[in-house]
Amino acid sequence: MKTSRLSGFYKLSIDERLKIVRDFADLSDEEVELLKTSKIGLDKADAMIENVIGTFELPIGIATNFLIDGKDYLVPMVIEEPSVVAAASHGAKIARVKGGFSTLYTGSIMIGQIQVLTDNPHSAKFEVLKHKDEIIEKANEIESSIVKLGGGCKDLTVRVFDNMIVVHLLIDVKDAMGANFINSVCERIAPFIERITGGKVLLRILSNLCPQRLAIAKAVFDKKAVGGEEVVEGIIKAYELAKVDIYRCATHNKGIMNGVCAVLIATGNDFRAVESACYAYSAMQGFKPLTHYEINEDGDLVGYIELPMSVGVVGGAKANPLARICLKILGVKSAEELARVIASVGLAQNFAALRALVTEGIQRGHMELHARGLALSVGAKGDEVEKVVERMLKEGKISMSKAKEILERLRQK
Ligand SMILES: CC(C)(COP(=O)([O-])OP(=O)([O-])OC[C@H]1O[C@@H](n2cnc3c(N)ncnc32)[C@H](O)[C@@H]1OP(=O)([O-])[O-])[C@@H](O)C(=O)NCCC(=O)NCCSC(=O)C[C@@](C)(O)CC(=O)[O-]
Ligand SMILES: NC(=O)C1=CN([C@@H]2O[C@H](COP(=O)(O)OP(=O)(O)OC[C@H]3O[C@@H](n4cnc5c(N)ncnc54)[C@H](OP(=O)(O)O)[C@@H]3O)[C@@H](O)[C@H]2O)C=CC1
Repeated sequence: MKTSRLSGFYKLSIDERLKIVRDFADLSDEEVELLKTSKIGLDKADAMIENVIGTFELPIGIATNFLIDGKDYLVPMVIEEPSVVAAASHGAKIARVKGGFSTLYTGSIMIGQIQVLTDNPHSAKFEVLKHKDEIIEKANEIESSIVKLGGGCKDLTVRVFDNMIVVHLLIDVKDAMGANFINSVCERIAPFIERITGGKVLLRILSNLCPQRLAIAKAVFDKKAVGGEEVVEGIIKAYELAKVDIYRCATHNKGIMNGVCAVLIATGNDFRAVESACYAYSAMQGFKPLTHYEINEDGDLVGYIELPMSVGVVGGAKANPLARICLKILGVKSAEELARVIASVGLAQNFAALRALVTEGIQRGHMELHARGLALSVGAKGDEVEKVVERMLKEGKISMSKAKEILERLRQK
């Protein structure tokens, strides 16, 4: 039975970790080699973006312990920030005590916006609504596997402004993120909309805000495993501050995005798109936290997260072979499953950060893991790195100047 509950995974060597991941995800020798070298190749890079001169590496870490809807996941995370992978694994470990994460998904509906400039917006709205079935039918004449799979334009709404209307096409994009498909549909249908409204179409583009494409996750964090009643109450108080204070809310939500963005990057997804959607979704409710906490009748902490999640498991960006390997490690079969996993990671991440904040503070766990990066950044090489880290921890000061001072002392010997 494959399990993601891997106690002490972080104490293993890279080769030992790779062996576990390889067995978990049935990786081939070539895939393991690619993970080790991270060489996606200049030819592939050159096909992905413009004016390529090289590739840029970031570490891939594996978050352990994730049990989501009864299935075990090892979660690849690509990120430059220390302690994020550790914190996600920690949050997932505590969630596991009461059965892990349970999730919901509201469907893969995105919005395509068509802006129509007109002096008679109410008449334009009337004409669009009158021709609704015809617009939807024409939109779905586009040649695409999305329509063949049962996706495509499902409905439309019209919003009226002073001297324009905006038509919203509600489009099911199935397993794609959807931007290219939606933009093609909007451009295709625009001339017909101009004809029936007598207006002038300007923008034809998706909206990154997708409140009909939500991934929702819930976890019960056992009171004892969290650290007792006082810690549970502390987390509730921390959450309450995020609800009433935009300065705290921004940081609270940033902590969630630590986990969300790391999985988006690992799986070749457009992280700017999801980030933009999440912040807009928070703003829609008056800039509120994206997670919510309550205490249940047993005194356990119950956490919820609700995120707009425009992710895909097909499409252009998956040309990156490392993204394909990460998707294989994750073992997700659809955009829906990926969205459910990402929401769970966001909740684990936020819970672990809040737990650290209301107990010992963020610096102990974070700075210990940050120490290695500091040693490297001041030029420590080989076994100097561990020596600098050890001394910093011993001397109780973890900073760049301390790392530099210790390195200089080491080299003078
Ligand atoms: C860092 C920990 C997990 C240590 O926490 P700890 O209590 O020392 O951990 P532990 O020794 O009890 O281990 C518990 C589990 O954590 C994991 N774990 C433990 N250590 C490691 C490690 N070295 N590498 C990988 N995984 C690790 C591992 O899964 C382990 O289980 P085990 O394997 O032992 O059964 C904890 O202090 C923590 O969760 N801190 C939060 C860190 C965090 O949130 N960092 C994000 C950066 S700060 C930020 O950007 C956002 C923020 C904080 O501002 C957001 C906000 O304000 O809301
Ligand atoms: N504002 C924004 O966020 C914008 C983002 N982008 C970029 O657009 C890209 C995402 O667009 P997207 O349309 O998803 O990408 P792609 O066009 O790369 O991929 C989607 C295509 O995959 C094919 N496909 C095969 N199987 C499936 C399936 N099961 N479900 C769905 N599609 C399937 C379909 O093409 P076919 O029918 O031909 O088989 C579909 O149109 C990202 O790279 C993003 O960065 C671009 C513009 C704006």
